[in-house]
Amino acid sequence: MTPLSLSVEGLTKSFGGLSVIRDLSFTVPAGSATALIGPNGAGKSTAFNLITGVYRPDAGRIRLGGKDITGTPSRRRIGLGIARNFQNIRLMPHLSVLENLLVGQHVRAGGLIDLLTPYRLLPKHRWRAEALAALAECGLERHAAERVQGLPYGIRKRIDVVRATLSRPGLLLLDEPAAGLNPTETQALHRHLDMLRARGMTLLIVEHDMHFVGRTCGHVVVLNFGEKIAEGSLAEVQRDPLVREAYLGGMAA
Ligand SMILES: Nc1ncnc2c1ncn2[C@@H]1O[C@H](COP(=O)(O)OP(=O)(O)OP(=O)(O)O)[C@@H](O)[C@H]1O
Repeated sequence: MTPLSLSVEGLTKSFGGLSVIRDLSFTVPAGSATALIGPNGAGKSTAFNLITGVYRPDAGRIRLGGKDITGTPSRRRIGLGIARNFQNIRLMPHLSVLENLLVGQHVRAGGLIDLLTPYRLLPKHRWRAEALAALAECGLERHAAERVQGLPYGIRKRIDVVRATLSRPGLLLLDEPAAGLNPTETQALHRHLDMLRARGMTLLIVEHDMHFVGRTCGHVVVLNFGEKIAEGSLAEVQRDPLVREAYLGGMAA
């Protein structure tokens, strides 16, 4: 895996008359872990949806590893090296962990074409081996055959992260990965993300837990009402009067 940089320049998006992202510019250096934070409704999820191609911006450019991907369809961005998880876990509870990972690989491999291809011609054994290796890398292989619905929430969240990494992305977007985790599960997630960075992934993380952000992310971008109001280390942005005002003291250390 080669870590990919991301830069957004002058990104702007409105829904009807509502301006949600306004002239947003920031850079996520290759190999970094950068946090995108801000109060509820600041525009963080919309920024993720613009970066992943779910929405088209009204103005501005998005560059991945220096390549302009502003007009690239969402599906093709996965092939270029972007992957994401979602705020709400998107695993199928009645399937096993391994089956969930294999379903994700199926979808990436082409869906309909795959359904029409004789089963025996597909490199299923390779997908299975890759999925098991990805689980083993982060110490989750013992859960491979277990049904998702019986697993603790923290394990399910990390399996959702594993699912997102199977395409070997150079840039991984994580939406609130630590939400709902207990301290032990949070520690396990820290180690998991450290390992992903060591393997060559750039991380862009939306997260409300500032202890988590401080431990994981060297750089922080703060949004409020769709605009960037500060960026720097967590300590720097926590000292910023605009940030303190935006959070009404809620995140101040
Ligand atoms: N598809 C949409 N149509 C209309 N308005 C939208 C749409 N998506 C988001 N919004 C509005 O844009 C604003 C920003 O929403 P967004 O979900 O991006 O914020 P957020 O920072 O991710 O919030 P949270 O921390 O609560 O998840 C909100 O006012 C929201 O209601």
